[in-house]
Amino acid sequence: METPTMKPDTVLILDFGSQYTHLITRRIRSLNVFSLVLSGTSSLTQISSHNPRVVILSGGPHSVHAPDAPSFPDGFVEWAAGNGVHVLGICYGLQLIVQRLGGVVVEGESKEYGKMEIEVKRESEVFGKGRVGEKQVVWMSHGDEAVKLPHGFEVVAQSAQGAVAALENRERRIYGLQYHPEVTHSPKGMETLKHFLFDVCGVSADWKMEDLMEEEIKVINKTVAADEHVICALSGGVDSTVAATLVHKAIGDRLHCIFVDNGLLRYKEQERVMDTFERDLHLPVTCVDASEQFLSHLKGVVDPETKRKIIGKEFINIFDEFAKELEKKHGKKPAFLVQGTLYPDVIESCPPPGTDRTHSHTIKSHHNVGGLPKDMKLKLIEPLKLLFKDEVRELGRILNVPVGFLKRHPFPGPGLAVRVLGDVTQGNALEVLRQAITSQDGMTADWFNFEHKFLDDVSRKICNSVQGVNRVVQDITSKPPSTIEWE
Ligand SMILES: Nc1ncnc2c1ncn2[C@@H]1O[C@H](COP(=O)(O)OP(=O)(O)OP(=O)(O)O)[C@@H](O)[C@H]1O
Repeated sequence: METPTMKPDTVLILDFGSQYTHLITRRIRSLNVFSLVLSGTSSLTQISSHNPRVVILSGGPHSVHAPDAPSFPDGFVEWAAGNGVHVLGICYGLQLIVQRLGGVVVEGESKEYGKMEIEVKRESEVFGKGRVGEKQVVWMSHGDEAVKLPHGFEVVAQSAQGAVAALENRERRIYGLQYHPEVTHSPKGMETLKHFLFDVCGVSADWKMEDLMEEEIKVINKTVAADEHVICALSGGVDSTVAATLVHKAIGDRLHCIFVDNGLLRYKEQERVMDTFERDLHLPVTCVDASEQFLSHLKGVVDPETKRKIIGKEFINIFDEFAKELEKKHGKKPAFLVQGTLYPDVIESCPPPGTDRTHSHTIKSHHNVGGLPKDMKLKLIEPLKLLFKDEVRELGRILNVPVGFLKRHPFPGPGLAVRVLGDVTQGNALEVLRQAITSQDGMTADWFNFEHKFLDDVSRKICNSVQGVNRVVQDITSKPPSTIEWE
């Protein structure tokens, strides 16, 4: 008999555009509590559909007085009260609560920005018993300030400048912090968040990766009918590998993976990843050696963007061919495509109100190298779309993906093509590069950790042992693509 899965307690974050919103989510998940981000202007139906125990209203760059200031929907406070949901406003979230419930927020005389000292002024739920008089340093970042609280609310902490730093209305289960408890510059912030979630709201720390995995497997089994087939393009990277392993656990060999050797892979890459796919993970993988095809199209091409486009197009041709072969073999077109979309991609596609990015409501398609042809009409399976990268690694560990593999450094699709300046087919550039950059763990990316002695040794070793290399350069730019590609 199937055991019913209990939904974990959910903490919903309504995002009003703070740069720290995702940090709150991650901090809460690190306490084994499931947490999700929704746009701050989501409808009440969207909010209530998640059945949250707690709703946190995030900070944001706006003033509540701005004409287009984003806010929670009408009826939200009544819905929360009627359903026993606790509400916590952080920074802008606190000001929204004050303004919407009949208090007064004004532009502060002096802005509070950076580290501030606050003092607990009375017995409160949000800080816990016996804390009156306690001082703590917190991180603030606001211009407006609450000067008159709505009926039934109390100031429970004040900043050194006398501004409201925390408030609550126990009866209505509504709380507010004018500072950011989620950042490390508020040293007692996590303690306050923990106390709030567990002691005040009674949330259970019952979110486990194993549960999420079982839940995903059920969803995949429900989505993919017993006679349907699924394809997945494996890059040898963490995301597609973990996604494929999970789908394989759900539907077995109705999953068909393809790994393309485009002639631009690292030293012994093909052997290494195929070994992991087949020997360790038992994934059904077709390895297509298309190196000649790719390299012939790249001959004479020097512009990196053109290289990327050519590579993307070739990938698509090969995936298309693979799907046709599968149709011939199984008498049915594959209906689904597995993609390793992660939560940051999902969030990025639905930016908060008031930012200069627009809502797209669609997830970025960069995960399938240039996008698959529209006429393939594949439906997407994105089993990692609620996870952050470190959580994907944890899921990978549970699925027995070798740890060394999970720690690999990202190596995007265009591969060595954008690590060789100019025409990649000239001379033996690819071979020289393969010999020169191979690193066993592929993890040594923190340039500032390298000591001069180490750099000196590496440079000597490469120049002395790899014929064709006469200069070793380290790029210290910390912004992609410099962190990972040369051009
Ligand atoms: N050599 C390859 N063979 C087959 N598919 C590939 C190959 N390289 C990339 N892909 C596909 O394109 C997707 C995007 O490639 P990219 O290198 O940007 O990966 P990513 O987003 O970092 O994810 P991953 O961790 O899976 O590599 C991969 O997830 C994979 O589905």
